[in-house]
Amino acid sequence: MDTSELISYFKIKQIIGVLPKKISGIYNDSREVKQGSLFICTRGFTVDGHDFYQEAIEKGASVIVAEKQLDVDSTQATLIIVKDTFKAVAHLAAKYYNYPSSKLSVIGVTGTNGKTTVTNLIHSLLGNIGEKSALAGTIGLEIAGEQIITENTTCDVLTNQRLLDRAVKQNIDHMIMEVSSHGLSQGRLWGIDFDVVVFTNLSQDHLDYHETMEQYGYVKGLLFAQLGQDLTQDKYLVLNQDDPWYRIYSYWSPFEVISYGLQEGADFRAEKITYKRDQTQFTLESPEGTFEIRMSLLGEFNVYNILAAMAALFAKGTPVSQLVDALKDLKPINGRMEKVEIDAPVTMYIDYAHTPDAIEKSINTVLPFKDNRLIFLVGTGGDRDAFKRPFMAEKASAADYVVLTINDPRHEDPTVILKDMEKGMLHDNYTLMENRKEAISHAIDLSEPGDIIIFAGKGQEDYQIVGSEKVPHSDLEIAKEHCLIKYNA
Ligand SMILES: CC(=O)N[C@H]1[C@@H](OP(=O)(O)OP(=O)(O)OC[C@H]2O[C@@H](n3ccc(=O)[nH]c3=O)[C@H](O)[C@@H]2O)O[C@H](CO)[C@@H](O)[C@@H]1O[C@H](C)C(=O)N[C@@H](C)C(=O)N[C@H](CCC(=O)O)C(=O)O
Ligand SMILES: Nc1ncnc2c1ncn2[C@@H]1O[C@H](COP(=O)(O)OP(=O)(O)OP(=O)(O)O)[C@@H](O)[C@H]1O
Repeated sequence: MDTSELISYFKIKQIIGVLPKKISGIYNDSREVKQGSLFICTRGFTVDGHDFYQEAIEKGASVIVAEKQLDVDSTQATLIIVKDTFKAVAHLAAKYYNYPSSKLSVIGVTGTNGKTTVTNLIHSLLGNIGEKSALAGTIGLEIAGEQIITENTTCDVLTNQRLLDRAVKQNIDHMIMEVSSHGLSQGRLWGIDFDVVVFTNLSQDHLDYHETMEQYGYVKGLLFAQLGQDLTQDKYLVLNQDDPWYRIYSYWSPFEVISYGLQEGADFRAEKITYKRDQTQFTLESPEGTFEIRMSLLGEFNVYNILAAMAALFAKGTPVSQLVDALKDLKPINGRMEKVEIDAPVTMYIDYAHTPDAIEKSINTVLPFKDNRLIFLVGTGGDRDAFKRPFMAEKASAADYVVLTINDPRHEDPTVILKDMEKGMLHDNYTLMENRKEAISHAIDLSEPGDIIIFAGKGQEDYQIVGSEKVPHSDLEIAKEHCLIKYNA
């Protein structure tokens, strides 16, 4: 595409220098810039891309897009000044990659808890019915079998367009995206033409960033508004009918709502649920009739997640009977109520619960089959969202014994994190332990045959963030190793 056509959208612009006819790529990160490319300076929250234009020129950028006059030698690079680079990057990226999201189906999943699980379930179900999908979320990216680690749950606006383009070029049918509230509030999803958007639930989280639950809820709603108003298109909202935000979100978009939940009236509804140690059964009432479901995922929250995934694919046109068949080979999602497979007299689970609601759901999962005690280990992270710490501990108090520890200390004093959590404890049935490895061993040492132990907060992650460093750490490996010592299992 001609560079002049690429920038034709911007009404308010000044061009200093001669515009090259072509560019080799678009970048907003100076560290990635290639010879003959366009570098756009975007303002961040803590960093301003305008500080990196020299580095971009040194690496060969031939066009710099900025919001202000910069000291650019016009024989080296052409400077384009636009009104708002934050918005400009969305337009440039979508146009440069030729609007890839309109060439495949895009399913976006948002909500406080369950995004990773639902996106992975959709991805697995699609695989089981022979359709190709790519996945973007907390666990990273998966495109055509290739795994790529990413820093954020929801990538930045330019990376998203690049990924969509890559998926289109690989003939992938669907892109399944986790949509975080940070991503929505920072415009990382701009320019994406979603076909189906899914809402899991909303509960307390990220109030260091959004300040109030109302603001958090409204930011989540941006995803539903992003479906647009073009009624010639088939688009759907898949909403959890049992969540208080259901009614509000259903009016954020003119498109049809497909609801799911456990209450009367939901289009996808689970009833007669039986919870076991390693499987869950329920009766599914769906728009295409009643089906008996048996799945290896545990807990009521996963019943919601499976309903959400099925409703999303039903919205895309897959018959429910085909989805029910596809469920048979479904594997549990790593680190989400994942049973530790070890031959010991205790039952252990690793769970990524790191919000008050998720902790409550995690504990509730095992209550139906708990014969002895539940020991619950839980941590919170440093440097962020201190508000939720006492509420997490309060929910954890429902266990018979609690070990409070740290997920990722980052730069914060661990004793402060533990003290914040301790404020929420309702009973004196707990120990505070800074070192997560020792805390896991301690929880196992406290156990007796017949007990259940849940290690919550880190899920499948294989590191802890200490300061700015990622230090190797795996709850699963530590639990297995220590169980061997305690039970010779
Ligand atoms: C507070 C926050 O959300 N910060 C996000 C924000 O960073 P930022 O504004 O500080 O600055 P920046 O984007 O790094 O830098 C600004 C510009 O300078 C450029 N730059 C920067 C450095 C350099 O050497 N050269 C250069 O050109 C950058 O490429 C960028 O264009 O924009 C970045 C790009 O999108 C994000 O990676 C970054 O997320 C940080 C790492 C983060 O931790 N965010 C968390 C809070 C977050 O977003 N979490 C949600 C999931 C939450 C959940 O559900 O659990 C997520 O989606 O990951
Ligand atoms: N539908 C749900 N309702 C409530 N809690 C849930 C639900 N699904 C999962 N959880 C809990 O939340 C934890 C994290 O699940 P998951 O990773 O799927 O959520 P997420 O929204 O992707 O989280 P994050 O954005 O922080 O990565 C699980 O381990 C479980 O404890």
